[in-house]
Amino acid sequence: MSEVIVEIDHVSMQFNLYKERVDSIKEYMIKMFKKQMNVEPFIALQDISFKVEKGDSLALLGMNGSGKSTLLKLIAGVLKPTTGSIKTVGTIAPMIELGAGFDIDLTARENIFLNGAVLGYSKADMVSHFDKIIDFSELHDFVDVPIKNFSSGMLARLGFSISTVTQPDILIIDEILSVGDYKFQEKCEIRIHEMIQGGTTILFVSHSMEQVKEICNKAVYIEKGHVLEYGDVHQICDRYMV
Ligand SMILES: Nc1ncnc2c1ncn2[C@@H]1O[C@H](COP(=O)(O)OP(=O)(O)OP(=O)(O)O)[C@@H](O)[C@H]1O
Repeated sequence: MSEVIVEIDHVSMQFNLYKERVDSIKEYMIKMFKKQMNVEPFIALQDISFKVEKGDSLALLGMNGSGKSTLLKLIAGVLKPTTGSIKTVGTIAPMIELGAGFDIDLTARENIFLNGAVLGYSKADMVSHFDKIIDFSELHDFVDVPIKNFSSGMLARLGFSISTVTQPDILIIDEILSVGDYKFQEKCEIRIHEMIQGGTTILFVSHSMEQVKEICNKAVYIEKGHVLEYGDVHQICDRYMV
């Protein structure tokens, strides 16, 4: 029996785009109070419904600005949908934005504990996982360096290593791998396959169709905030690439 782990039910997301230029918070507050802010609603996602089954590895495909990251943020609970509902089962490790959950003024060591807490792990958990995280990230020489001095690839290494040191029920990866070098990307792909074997459900965004086909079995094709198709990854990739 298949088990639904993510259920997206008639979800829409509207952002308010402020067209007014304001130069200070004071000016913003005054304009808001006087209702002088020129707000234009923008619908980023409209009436999205689909289900993800446990153990599936789902790619979200679509052109820039189609709504992939917004949908992942809704699933991760970072954003709330304007209408509709989202149900998820179990723990979620979201890698949505490079450096999210980190404090750039803190060192890699300090950020491991900070990010661990954000993901819901205790300090004792993180102490026991610490060496494994550093080994996987290969950042041994940079453990006590503030991460504001890290390259984007180093941040991705740290984020991926923390998020995958345990086995979350749902792992969300939004474009993070693309900034890693090819050796680290290969290592991540092996780790992702191990997690899939272990029962983790993957939600994956990448503009590399090679990587998508390597990692995912299903795909959802999003265009301008609408779901065009959902199904087998190879079929959807072929339609997307036309
Ligand atoms: N906080 C926000 N406020 C206003 N508009 C937003 C906000 N976040 C996203 N948008 C808009 O929603 C639309 C979808 O953005 P989103 O980042 O989800 O696209 P994407 O498919 O992930 O794009 P890309 O492939 O370029 O990463 C875009 O037009 C974007 O400008």
